Amino acid sequence: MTYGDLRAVDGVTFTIEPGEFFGLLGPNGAGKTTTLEMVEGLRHPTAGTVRIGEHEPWRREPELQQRIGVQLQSSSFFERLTAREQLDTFGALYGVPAGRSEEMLEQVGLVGKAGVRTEDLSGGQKQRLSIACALIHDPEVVFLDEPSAALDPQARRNLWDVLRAINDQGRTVVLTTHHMDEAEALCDRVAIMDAGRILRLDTPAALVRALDAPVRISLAPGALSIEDARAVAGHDPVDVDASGTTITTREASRVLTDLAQRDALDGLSVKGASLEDVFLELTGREYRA
Ligand SMILES: Nc1ncnc2c1ncn2[C@@H]1O[C@H](COP(=O)(O)OP(=O)(O)OP(=O)(O)O)[C@@H](O)[C@H]1O
Repeated sequence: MTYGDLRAVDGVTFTIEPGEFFGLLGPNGAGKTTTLEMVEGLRHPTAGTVRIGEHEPWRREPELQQRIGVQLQSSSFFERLTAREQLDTFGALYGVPAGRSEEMLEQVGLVGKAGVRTEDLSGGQKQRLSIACALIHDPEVVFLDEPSAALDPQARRNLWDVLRAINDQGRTVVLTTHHMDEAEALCDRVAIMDAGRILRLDTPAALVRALDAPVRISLAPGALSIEDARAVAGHDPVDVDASGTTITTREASRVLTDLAQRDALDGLSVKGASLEDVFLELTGREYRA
């Protein structure tokens, strides 16, 4: 997909299985939204093809529109309507049976806000309402572009439960996110994009394993003398500061056994690499324009 001279999405190929929870990750400007919009049928690719089942989404055939749900940006709600009225209005567009709005309010935890105008909902409540609107016609495939952007930690966890429930109902969920913990917690597979290309596509666990990163074994301050820590660590780096002693190693079982023999497991924590480490390794740490 090109915008003028810019190849925003360049030679991207992937397949999403029915029922899968799939994540598109990448730094700002990687091409996630453009990819999603092509898949949703909102943009016509300048080259290449997109298919959902038998359909080419850019044709916007009514039959496909009934089967896919696209989360709206909260700014695209109808003005001055309550949460329930928004759902009723979207429902009417799709010809869904009455009563469906109540079901959706229940599913996203907004029953208590049914009569509140959307402009008076909090950011998290608006996000959940926009997801409810995307689900009003019971679609098989749901597309969500950064659904947890600007949510506080509680609202984010709350949203995760909603998204898990949607996927558990057998729906395919495709989302973009900047939160690696979110992708790790929710997604069956993720594609990591940068500069319009897919750099890796796999399960979060496989991506983390492939990084082959050392683990960080930390102990409470005073649990081990610095001499003992160096003896245990051997050639591995040891870091001592006010929060305790950390040994960074690829031989976790040897180090842990040695620590146990020295009765030095106070305040032990063992931290492996995460999807965030994979992401930073692949896309670099510098800010992008
Ligand atoms: N309508 C447009 N016209 C011209 N260029 C665009 C347009 N939309 C996006 N771009 C450019 O295409 C590239 C990819 O943008 P896109 O929005 O797909 O990235 P993204 O991965 O979703 O980014 P973010 O994480 O910031 O939302 C960027 O360089 C962007 O500036």
